Amino acid sequence: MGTLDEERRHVERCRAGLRRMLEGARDNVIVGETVAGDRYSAERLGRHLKSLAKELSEEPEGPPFFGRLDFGPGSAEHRGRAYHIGRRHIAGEHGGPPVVVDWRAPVARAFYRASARDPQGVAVRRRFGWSGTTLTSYEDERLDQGEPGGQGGSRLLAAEIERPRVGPMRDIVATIQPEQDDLVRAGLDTSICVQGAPGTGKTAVGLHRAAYLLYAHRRRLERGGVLVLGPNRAFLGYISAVLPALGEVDVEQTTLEGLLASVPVTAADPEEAALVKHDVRMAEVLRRALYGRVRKPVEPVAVADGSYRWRVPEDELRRIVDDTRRARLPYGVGRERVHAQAVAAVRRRAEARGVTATAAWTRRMARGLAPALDALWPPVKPEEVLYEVLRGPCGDDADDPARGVLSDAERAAITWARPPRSHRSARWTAADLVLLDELAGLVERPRGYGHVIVDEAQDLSPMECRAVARRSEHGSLTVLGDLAQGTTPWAAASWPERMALLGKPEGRVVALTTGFRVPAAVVELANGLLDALGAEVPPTRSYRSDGRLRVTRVEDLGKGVVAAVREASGFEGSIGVIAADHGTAALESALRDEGFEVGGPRLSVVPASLVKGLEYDHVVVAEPAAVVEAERRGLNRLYVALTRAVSRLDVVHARPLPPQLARLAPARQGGGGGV
Ligand SMILES: Nc1ncnc2c1ncn2[C@@H]1O[C@H](COP(=O)(O)OP(=O)(O)OP(=O)(O)O)[C@@H](O)[C@H]1O
Repeated sequence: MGTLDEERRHVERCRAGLRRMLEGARDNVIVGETVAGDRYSAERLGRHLKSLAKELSEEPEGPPFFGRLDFGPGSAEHRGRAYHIGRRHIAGEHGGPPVVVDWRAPVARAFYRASARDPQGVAVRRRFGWSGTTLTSYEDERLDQGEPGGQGGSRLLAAEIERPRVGPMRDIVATIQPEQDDLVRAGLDTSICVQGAPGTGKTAVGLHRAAYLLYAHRRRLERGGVLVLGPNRAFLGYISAVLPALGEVDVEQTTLEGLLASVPVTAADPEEAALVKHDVRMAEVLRRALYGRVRKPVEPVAVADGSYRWRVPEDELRRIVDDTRRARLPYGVGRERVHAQAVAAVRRRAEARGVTATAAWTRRMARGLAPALDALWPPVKPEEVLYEVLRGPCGDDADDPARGVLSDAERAAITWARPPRSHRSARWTAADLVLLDELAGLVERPRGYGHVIVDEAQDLSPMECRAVARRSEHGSLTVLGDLAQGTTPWAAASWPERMALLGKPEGRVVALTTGFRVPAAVVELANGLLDALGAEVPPTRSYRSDGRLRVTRVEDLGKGVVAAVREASGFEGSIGVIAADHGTAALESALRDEGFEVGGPRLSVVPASLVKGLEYDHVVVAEPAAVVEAERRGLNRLYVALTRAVSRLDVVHARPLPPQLARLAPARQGGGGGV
């Protein structure tokens, strides 16, 4: 067992190891550029080595490790060995054992899982405290002596969780909890759904799972890749630093709208139209609209070949088309198959008459048959098909693909009042993107991913779930969400139903119930709202006993918010003022008038609709009644807003509180009152 000095010497060994790795990587970049067999592998190898060299040179100074495991006689494999655990592997000298083991390596697992009750062969678990890059302290748990039982008692752990927040999200590798680790290290073939109250670490778990899977299954994931879907750009900005900090840069991070952006969005739907467009029955409407283009053959097709004229008779053609429809291939593949089979039918006849079917001859026949076959199974663009659906039936209602699927009122809701002249001049909405994607997916299978992580998944509509399912058909899913935080009109009411729509009905649903963000007083308030939200989710318990909640009734909202922000500025950490979307501009100018810098690293004024997934050290929720009134699921939105606080929450209101909140938080006039 080392002393602090010995551990500091180990830090030096790590720095030397990193320097060696960096030099090696740089040499390899030079060698790699000259030795790789072909251009493709040269490029791949070069990219890999360069990114390794860049990574190593950019952050050689961070803490090289955060923990250490000393195995006792109870471990068959590692008896008497000690391992330092860090964000990345650091090689030892002269091919000796590594000086730091990657947190994702199998041996590191015990760091997160071992407890006094189940020490897993570990005699001592050590956690290190750092101040910047200086090692300042360590803390030991003698698991072999039954001390202290689980990870709950650690001072370093508590300090990490309670630290003030500024800037983007950070990784949690040093303090992953056993139930989180279980999810992070679930196998690549396992799809899971994590139901977690605000601040239970869903997003953190999802991102660490991405890093873990890339480490443990790099080969399998190299082709498909990993995709992380978040609710909006602000959220993506907030989480963007986590994966690079873990050494993972090859993960695509985007929003669903970004993923589906085949055309620009230049219009908005009224809610009744959006509701129908996001309904799963639209899949059937679109399928019918697309296959409604396929014609039944009513005459033979023929192709001229010198003095011959080859024919494919009507009944044979009909069989080809019917069999292809039954095969349920993507529309585009079906089209190719009809062409290929018609050409094969012609070739059989020609060969029977002694013609030698060369490749050039076959191509000529295919070209000759194409116009007639295109009339039977036409080429399509998704925009053309959707244009026809939204324009509504022309003439005969019997041809309407929505007939018998949508009610008359639903049909009317999605039909354009003034149809554009063609699909080229159509102005598409966000919901139309989802429909265009469904059509594109019917025509041709989209690119799939090896693993897809969907955050805030409770807000996905059934049609959006299908878009995600198409991209993870041959891969697995991590679905993260909270039914109580659903704010879209189509928000999920149950996870098994959503997992089925996402194509993984077998996916395990796991609940996380320990909150690492929100202080106990705020958790209590949030738990009190759950009944009114009607979401069937377990209440949370907070890991944190610190923190403050204050509800203040004021005469003038702007002045009240300014006063709260002024007081918050006296503390360390970020400040977020959250208000109904239409109320943010006035608060921003009230704060600017008082000399506050809004939008800098310290203070943000955020519309309630964009605050999902984010957190601030000090949160001021301004006028809850306005947040609730602004939308149909306004109370859920308020629940999201109230649960963004890491240390202190101020609720400031000039109007009466919404009754569901008033019941829980009796306000005091003027100077404010604690709850
Ligand atoms: N094991 C942990 N150790 C330290 N901090 C943690 C741990 N788990 C979560 N956190 C921290 O708690 C905060 C909340 O985590 P995260 O944003 O992942 O929660 P969430 O469940 O996605 O919340 P929400 O539903 O509100 O989006 C973050 O600051 C995260 O770093």
